[in-house]
Amino acid sequence: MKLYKAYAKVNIFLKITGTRASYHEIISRFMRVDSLYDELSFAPKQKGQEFEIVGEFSCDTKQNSIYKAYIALLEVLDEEAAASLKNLMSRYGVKVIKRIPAFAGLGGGSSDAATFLKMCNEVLHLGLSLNELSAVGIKVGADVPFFIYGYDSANVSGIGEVVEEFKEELLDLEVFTPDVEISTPKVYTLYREQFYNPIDGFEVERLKKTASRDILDQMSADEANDLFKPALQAYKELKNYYRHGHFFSGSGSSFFRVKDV
Ligand SMILES: C[C@](O)(CO)[C@H](O)COP(=O)(O)OP(=O)(O)OC[C@H]1O[C@@H](n2ccc(N)nc2=O)[C@H](O)[C@@H]1O
Ligand SMILES: Nc1ncnc2c1ncn2[C@@H]1O[C@H](COP(=O)(O)OP(=O)(O)OP(=O)(O)O)[C@@H](O)[C@H]1O
Repeated sequence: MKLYKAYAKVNIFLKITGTRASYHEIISRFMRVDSLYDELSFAPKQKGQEFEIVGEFSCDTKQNSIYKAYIALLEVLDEEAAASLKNLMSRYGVKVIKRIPAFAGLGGGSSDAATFLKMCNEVLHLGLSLNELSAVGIKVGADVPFFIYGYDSANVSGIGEVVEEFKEELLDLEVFTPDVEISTPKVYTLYREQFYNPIDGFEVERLKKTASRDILDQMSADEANDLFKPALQAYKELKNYYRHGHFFSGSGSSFFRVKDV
């Protein structure tokens, strides 16, 4: 059975530009991490459940982003396509070799969901465009659209649904994930309550044009990521893991830097 790679991402920078109901509007440079990915495949099932995920997960199937992607996909398909998807998932489970740590700011769950949507689109010849898959994906998680498009590097805005390719070399990144389980909503909520300071349109345009390597040369970890300070405040132990010259991904807990050559 064909293996599909679901890559991790880091946020080279992540700046808040405003709010949208309980969400935050962002401008962020997402970069794919070439060396870190889960592997997904369809595997024939013995019998049984309607939907089966085989892999090491700390959550129930119904909470899994892959299952949520399945439900979101069923909602947009016509009757015939929905029947063929249900038929596929009655015969095959989704096997996942999980390597991307969870609660880590690396988008692992979102990447699995995006990869699953693309697998279904391919195997069942659903004919959905990347824009259509992305519209399904955003219902599952804010990071899913980036993984649908599959760019090495992109400027991501809105709450995550606007993905514009940024042409640059993929950096060779070293990622370190401390043993701290971070809740993304908790960090965003603390940001809104105590650190809210959206950047203006000029700064957005400047950041969008700047190469990732230059961002990392010019900015400190807390300048590059608006969620770093609230994460440090909410999870005091995080500062024990921070090393000068490292950057913070998403809402954490992962740090990264460009590998020495
Ligand atoms: C931190 C990032 O990973 C950076 O890439 C994303 O902004 C968050 O992506 P995610 O974990 O896929 O987010 P979701 O699962 O959609 O949302 C989890 C929670 O994070 C908060 N959230 C998320 C995205 C966003 N732009 N603003 C938010 O305030 C909301 O409280 C939301 O209920
Ligand atoms: N496919 C999945 N892979 C990993 N965790 C998942 C998945 N689906 C749901 N979860 C649950 O989601 C939570 C963490 O999700 P995820 O692995 O996406 O981490 P994250 O670091 O929060 O991602 P992000 O970069 O979006 O902040 C955990 O509660 C985990 O049990």
